[in-house]
Amino acid sequence: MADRRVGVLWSSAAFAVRLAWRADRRALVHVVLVQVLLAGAMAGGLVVVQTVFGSVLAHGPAAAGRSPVVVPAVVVLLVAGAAAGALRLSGAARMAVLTVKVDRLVAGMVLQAAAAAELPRFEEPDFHDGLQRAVFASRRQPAMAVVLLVTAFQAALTVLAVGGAFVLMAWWLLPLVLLGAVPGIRAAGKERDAHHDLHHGLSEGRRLREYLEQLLTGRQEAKEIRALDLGAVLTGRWQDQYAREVRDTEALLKAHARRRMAAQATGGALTCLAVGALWWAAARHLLPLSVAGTAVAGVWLLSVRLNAFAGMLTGIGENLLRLTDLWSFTAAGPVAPAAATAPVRQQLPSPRNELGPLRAERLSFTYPGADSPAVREVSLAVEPGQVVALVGVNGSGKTTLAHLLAGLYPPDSGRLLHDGTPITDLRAHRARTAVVFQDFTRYKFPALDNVGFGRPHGTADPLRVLDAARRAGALDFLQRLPAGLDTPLGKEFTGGADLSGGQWQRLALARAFYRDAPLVILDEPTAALDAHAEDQLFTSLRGLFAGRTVVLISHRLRSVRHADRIYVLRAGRVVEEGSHKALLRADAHYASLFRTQASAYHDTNTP
Ligand SMILES: Nc1ncnc2c1ncn2[C@@H]1O[C@H](COP(=O)(O)OP(=O)(O)OP(=O)(O)O)[C@@H](O)[C@H]1O
Repeated sequence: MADRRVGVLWSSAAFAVRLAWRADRRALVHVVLVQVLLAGAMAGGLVVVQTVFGSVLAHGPAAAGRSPVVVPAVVVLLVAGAAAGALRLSGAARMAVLTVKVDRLVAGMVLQAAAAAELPRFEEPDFHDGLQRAVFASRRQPAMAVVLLVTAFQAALTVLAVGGAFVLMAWWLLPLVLLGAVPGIRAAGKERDAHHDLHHGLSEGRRLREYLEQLLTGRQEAKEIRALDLGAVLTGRWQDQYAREVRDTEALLKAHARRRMAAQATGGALTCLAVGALWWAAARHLLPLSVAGTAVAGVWLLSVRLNAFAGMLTGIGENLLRLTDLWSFTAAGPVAPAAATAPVRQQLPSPRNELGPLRAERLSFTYPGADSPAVREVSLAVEPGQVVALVGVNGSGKTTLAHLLAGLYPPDSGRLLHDGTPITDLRAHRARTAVVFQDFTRYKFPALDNVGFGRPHGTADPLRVLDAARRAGALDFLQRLPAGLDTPLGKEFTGGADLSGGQWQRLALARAFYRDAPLVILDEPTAALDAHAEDQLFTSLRGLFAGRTVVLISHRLRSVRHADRIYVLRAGRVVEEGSHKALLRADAHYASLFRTQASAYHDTNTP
């Protein structure tokens, strides 16, 4: 376990270096060079100090000025000190720039990976835990891992430099001083692992807390939370969740503070032992006084650095392990994730006659984590230009089937065929499909974007946007907006406006018209429309989507009666299919549903 962790740490360290390299290779080289030069200067400084010491002791303090080495050595030390100061400043400045660039790179990688993830992954709690941890890692200054690595590098160079100087003076000092750092390093390793385990254990709870924060601060949710007076209850849950996180963190920190203190005491005792040994050796003339004095300075320098390094180790380890979360989520490691997330830039096909027959053969699908399939062995066929309807009671599997037909989920078994050829590239299939979802998204961007997102890989064409809006019945209210198509559709933004539920739905329809795809899937596209608008849409559906294949889901059976073929679903299976008239004649499930609705409307004109 510990070995695996160490292996992971090394891979993460390599990942951190590659991130820094990708973010700004010149800055990275600059920072590393500065550290090497500073370490060299430190080693040189120790040797010069020892020479000065030796000379002063040889000539006596009063005659030190006449020594041939003292004055040049002091000048060298002063110049080197000034140069080191300048170097340190320039290194810090480049490091700051590098930090910002690494942070941006990492945040972008997480967003790209999230945007590229296929829909079924969003059904998995593990995916959300991974995403939460990756976002957490990207917000906690991932560049800190790079900063800390540079610090570690600096400490390693110091060890090398001072160690090299020790070899010239008293080699046995090096293992003694290094030994002094061991307890601190071990304690830091334990703390790092415990932090990481805690962080993983808290993932789901943190997601819950973030969800509560979103509920308590969202504009959309504000009205219902006030109407139900839910504020205090939700805030209470948030407090409880946060208290749990704080309690666990506090327990861990207390345990490790004790461990750290013990480690520091042991390390301090070993350093004292090293200094005592020097004293003893100098007193017995086993070591020249100049060497012993310089070695004390070296021991002090080295133990301060090593102690600081051990103190940072927890941070370094935590940061590196956080990078592992990031790495495993982006699954791209050091490789540019751009390729994985590159949009399907292929042109959307022109709708007319571009879609051959679409056939589903015994499609089955079970949601991840669900006990039973939402769609079971469904077969259907849609000819080009046809309107096909899916009907059934709540939970019968209509939306899931529509998602399978749209290529949003791969079926667990069965096949989807286009023009007789099995569809294997779901992204390409999605490119020829327009879907209006039951719970479509209300983008808080200008209306131009809300419609233009139908074809996102290009600049939205205002004339075509207006045409799509006209066909969706959205033109009037869009033109009345304060800044027309450029009005942000969110009151949170300056000059923003909001729309009614029905107006938003028309905008979602306009987006589908603008997409101009040969396969159109409409899942309850009129749920928010008034009865008149709904009737108008269904009556003109064929004309509006002329030349396109339409799959329509609606609970209002009056609206689907003109469909070429109606599939009736029950518990994920197709239990009936046929035209409206044929299904009424069959006098089974569909006829019963239809009669129930018709009697509610007292519509005596219904066939
Ligand atoms: N994301 C999901 N994860 C697990 N089960 C799901 C998920 N979405 C839907 N289901 C389940 O799959 C079944 C079919 O749901 P689906 O949304 O396809 O039905 P529907 O016919 O469209 O319902 P409605 O008419 O209410 O929109 C239901 O039992 C539902 O509980």
